[in-house]
Amino acid sequence: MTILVTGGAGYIGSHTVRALLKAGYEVAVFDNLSSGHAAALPHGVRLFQADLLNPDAVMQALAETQAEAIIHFAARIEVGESMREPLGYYRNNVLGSLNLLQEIQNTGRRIPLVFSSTAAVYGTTDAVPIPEDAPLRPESVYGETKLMTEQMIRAAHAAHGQPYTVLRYFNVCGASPEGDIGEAHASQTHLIELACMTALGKRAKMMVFGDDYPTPDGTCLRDYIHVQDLAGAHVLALKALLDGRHGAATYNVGLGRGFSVREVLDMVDRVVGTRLPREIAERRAGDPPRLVADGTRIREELGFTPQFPELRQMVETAWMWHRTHPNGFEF
Ligand SMILES: NC(=O)c1ccc[n+]([C@@H]2O[C@H](COP(=O)([O-])OP(=O)(O)OC[C@H]3O[C@@H](n4cnc5c(N)ncnc54)[C@H](O)[C@@H]3O)[C@@H](O)[C@H]2O)c1
Ligand SMILES: O=c1ccn([C@@H]2O[C@H](COP(=O)(O)OP(=O)(O)O[C@H]3O[C@H](CO)[C@@H](O)[C@H](O)[C@H]3O)[C@@H](O)[C@H]2O)c(=O)[nH]1
Repeated sequence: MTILVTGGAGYIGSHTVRALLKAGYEVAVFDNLSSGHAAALPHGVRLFQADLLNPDAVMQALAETQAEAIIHFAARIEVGESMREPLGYYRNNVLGSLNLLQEIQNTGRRIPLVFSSTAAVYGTTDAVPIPEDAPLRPESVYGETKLMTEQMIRAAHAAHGQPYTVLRYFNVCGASPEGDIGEAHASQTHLIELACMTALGKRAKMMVFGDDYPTPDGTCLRDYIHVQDLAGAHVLALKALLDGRHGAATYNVGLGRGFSVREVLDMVDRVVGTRLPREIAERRAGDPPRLVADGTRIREELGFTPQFPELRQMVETAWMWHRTHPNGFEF
């Protein structure tokens, strides 16, 4: 049984490809390598190096693999960039997803779809923790493209019975415990990745974006989830879809507790064994004070149980990856 993974050469996609292989699925990847890395894929995994904006290429990949299900990660993912280049984000993320949905429909087969959404669809919310039915008010173009894609998927479900699971991830971090794949984004914006770069001497210091938030230590709280656990959540969602259970489901994927920026940086200090220089800076535009998932639904319906729930495990695996691959996949 072949699972087609769009964006499978990216950070979360490549960890999920491994989890799928381990669970006994065959995997093919569809990725234009705009931010992914062929080197992140295990040997033997077929790579369609192509763009979702090319419907013929999507059609061909579906025909050649006869995919039984699709996991759709491919997207541009940077909030700040999405505000500067909105049309590029709508084109890539919304049009790319539309092409995928259209080509699925054109096969005449019901191909279940797991879609990567994000906590960014909620925007600033007073809900703590955030349940899936909280109001959806994205504050960035990136978040809007994810919400629009969710809406297209739900409409395809309503009209043609398209089976789907939407997973809304919170803050993804960490790396493969084997130490050979991890986050390698060209423009780094994520807190733990940046802290590791600082520990490697590639950056002078860490900036803490705001210490006057209404949180216990004044810095923002986020719900961090290990990428390996997130990959496992995709396998659970896929199994449920293929078994015909939960064919129209939306889940938060987070652990339900928040760590502050200070707590994360303190943990990085402990793991790398040195105190990283840090400076309090202005708040970063668009950062909500607190984003914590209500993860009850995925726990109860899919039996999701994290294997790497400790912040220390997340930081240790990230540090092992960055320390051994200071230039990511470019050796
Ligand atoms: N990293 C996070 O913290 C986070 C949080 C919430 C949601 N997400 C979502 O998870 C998914 C994966 O994120 P990631 O961190 O692995 O990002 P990534 O950039 O590492 O992976 C995205 C992959 O998609 C590919 N891609 C992009 N546009 C494409 C197109 N038009 N055609 C074919 N391939 C294309 C890229 O080459 C890359 O391999 C994204 O949809 C993202 O929005 C990520
Ligand atoms: O150098 C830095 C980098 C980040 N932060 C702070 O650290 C927290 C986490 O930031 P970051 O790692 O950039 O993640 P988020 O901005 O929370 O966004 C991530 O998590 C969201 C879900 O919660 C997803 O929607 C996004 O796609 C994903 O990038 C935020 O409060 C930032 O202000 C700093 O203080 N200094």
